[in-house]
Amino acid sequence: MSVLTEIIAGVRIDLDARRSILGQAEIEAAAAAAVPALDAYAALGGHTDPAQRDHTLHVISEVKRKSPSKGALAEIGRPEDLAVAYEAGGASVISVLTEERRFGGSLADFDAVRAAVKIPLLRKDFTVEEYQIYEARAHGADLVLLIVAALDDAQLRGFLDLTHALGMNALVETHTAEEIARAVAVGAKIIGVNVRNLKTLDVDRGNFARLASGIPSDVVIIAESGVRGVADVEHYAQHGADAILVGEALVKDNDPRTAVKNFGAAGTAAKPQRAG
Ligand SMILES: O=P(O)(O)OC[C@@H](O)[C@@H](O)c1c[nH]c2ccccc12
Repeated sequence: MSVLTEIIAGVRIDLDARRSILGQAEIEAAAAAAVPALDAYAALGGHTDPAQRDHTLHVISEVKRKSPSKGALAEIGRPEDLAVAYEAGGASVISVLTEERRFGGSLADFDAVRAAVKIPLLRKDFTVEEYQIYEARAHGADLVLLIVAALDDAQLRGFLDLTHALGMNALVETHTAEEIARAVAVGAKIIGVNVRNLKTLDVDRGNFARLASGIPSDVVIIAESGVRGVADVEHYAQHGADAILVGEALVKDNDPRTAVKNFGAAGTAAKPQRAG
């Protein structure tokens, strides 16, 4: 069984437990009652007219306690404090892992961050049922994660449509050219290229440059994983990233505010600027 399959098995068990407490009708009502979602596509520099795109390399900063590949990453006593530092450093979006078993995340972490910052939030989890999308919205999420490798085309399309119907955006995560084609075909507006293969956990940073060139220009392109420092940020920016998604390097830094600021500045300086 691949790592992804194992993770999803646990996610389904935990999801069923939450649903037995708060049923489908209740979660839909809670989603409808939530404060409207922020426009994460715009916050990441997206624009339907590519000529209007900004020249910034946006940073999505992640609250990540542990991972299947690295184990424990950092003691995050107060996720809200980390999030406030990210926001102060200029993060465009904050990602909060809510998967519990392998990443040590929770919806409680998400709620603490939501209460502390004003910028758009990504509820980072393994979405396999509509319930989780309503749940994300009910907790004030602006973005959800849809991992193409975990979904068939009908699910991908249905989940993306529901996400949009609830006023949110989806970060549609890919790892191969075929997955990018599937993401584009269903109308994804924010596509992430994860350089970590979720089936094997291998990281191949060169994969980003190879794949990003095939993504249409009205789509926001996110380079996910593997940022160790400024050189990796510059590499992704030079090869077409509009944003980077960074976890480990930020949670391990003693000064996450400055780290976000430095990554954003270095990436923006390295990003190819349009003529004129
Ligand atoms: O810690 P890193 O290497 O900076 O990676 C962050 C992020 O890309 C990674 O956490 C991630 C990418 N896709 C995911 C899907 C599920 C859980 C986690 C992830």
